[in-house]
Amino acid sequence: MATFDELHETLLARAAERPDGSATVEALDAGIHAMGKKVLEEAGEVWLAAEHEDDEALALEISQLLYRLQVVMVARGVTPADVYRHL
Ligand SMILES: N=c1c2ncn([C@@H]3O[C@H](COP(=O)(O)OP(=O)(O)OP(=O)(O)O)[C@@H](O)[C@H]3O)c2ncn1[C@@H]1O[C@H](COP(=O)(O)O)[C@@H](O)[C@H]1O
Repeated sequence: MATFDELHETLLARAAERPDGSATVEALDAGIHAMGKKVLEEAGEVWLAAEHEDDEALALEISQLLYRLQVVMVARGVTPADVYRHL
């Protein structure tokens, strides 16, 4: 379990340390185009879960979308504070 800010710190560390087996390292290495496709894929799964699945399944899909958004943030150097300023 992690907050949005804690996850961001973890992903920054993965990007810096590049440990073997990291999903984040793999996603970053795949490039921004592939990251964008993952965002769209997970957004679609959130939509479908919201229409057809229970709250737990929906929460899981939302967590995966938040993760994919954070990968894009790390790739582009956008911080949570940069995002919060617009909320
Ligand atoms: N929150 C996540 C997270 N959410 C999703 N994913 C990745 O995304 C995959 C699932 O998304 P995909 O839809 O692409 O894969 P899939 O096989 O189609 O799976 P489903 O959608 O069918 O479930 C997972 O197998 C992970 O590789 C995540 N990978 C990592 N994290 C967290 O990120 C942190 C760093 O992780 P590592 O970089 O792997 O060390 C840790 O705190 C992790 O808990």
